[in-house]
Amino acid sequence: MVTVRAPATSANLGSGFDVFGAALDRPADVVRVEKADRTTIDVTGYGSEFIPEDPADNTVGAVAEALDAPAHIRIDKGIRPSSGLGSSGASAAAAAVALNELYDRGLSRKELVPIAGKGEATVSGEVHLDNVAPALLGGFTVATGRDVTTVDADIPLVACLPEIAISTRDARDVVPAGATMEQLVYTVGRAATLTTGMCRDDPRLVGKGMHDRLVTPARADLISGYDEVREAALDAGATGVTVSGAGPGVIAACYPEDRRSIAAAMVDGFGEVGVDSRAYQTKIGRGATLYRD
Ligand SMILES: Nc1ncnc2c1ncn2[C@@H]1O[C@H](COP(=O)(O)OP(=O)(O)O)[C@@H](O)[C@H]1O
Ligand SMILES: N[C@@H](CCOP(=O)(O)O)C(=O)O
Repeated sequence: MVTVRAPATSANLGSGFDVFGAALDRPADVVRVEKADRTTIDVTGYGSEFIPEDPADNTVGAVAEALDAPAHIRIDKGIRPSSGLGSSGASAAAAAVALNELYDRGLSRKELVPIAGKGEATVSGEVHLDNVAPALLGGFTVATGRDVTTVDADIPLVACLPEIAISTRDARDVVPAGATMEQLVYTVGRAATLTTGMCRDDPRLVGKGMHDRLVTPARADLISGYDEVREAALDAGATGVTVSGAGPGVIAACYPEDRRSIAAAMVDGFGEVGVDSRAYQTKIGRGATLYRD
């Protein structure tokens, strides 16, 4: 048996739609695999009641097929599905690492990115690598086509998850079909600022780079209390706030000493509109970790 822990991830980070992603040091999924004649899946843990065990409908099924690696796959969910923390991507990434090891396929982590991406596509309807790339490689990642660049950044974060479910597939339906030259220039400037901040471990630059006028406003409209939570986080010292992934999670960049107060402020912000939520005081972390049993 092979066991792999794969982290939650926060994709887009405002200015990097479908490109930027960051691995979080918590929460995480744990996947255990054993060789079998055909793939079967058992799901336990956070939100498991909403996750199909049919290999055709679970992200790990597509990964097992892509690696020609039938197995009994046990997924212990630490990341709530449809939360904007890359829950489906984490399972796909963990399964890719575990099955690659179990069947000795010898593929590198970067070679596993498009394979895990196939798993993601079964759920979101389109291939986007900005969850599976950081879940596999760790750190801050820039996924452009099949090429991925990583930065081992040390940036404190707070991820606040409201008790709202928004599927990535639905949230992709509200993405604008195009952009003006002004929006393009604004986005490129913020994306470059964020990337510079990641390279310098500078929460102020990262926060400045999280602004987005293209995709985030449409998704923020799906999140009851978003404006209140964003203002509360900024007032508590956050350097930047945006929608995590496709939402409804909200992610804030900050300095370490402000993390606790920002987490409390974000929960209170959702509370103002009658929405329960949970905040993770976290930071950019490492990628999937293999445990040989
Ligand atoms: N291993 C998995 N983990 C989580 N969700 C999964 C998995 N396999 C399939 N799914 C489906 O994907 C949905 C969540 O994916 P999505 O809406 O993209 O949000 P997220 O990627 O943030 O979890 C779940 O409702 C479930 O139906
Ligand atoms: N770029 C994707 C990222 C989805 O992230 P998730 O954590 O919500 O699965 C998108 O914005 O659709």
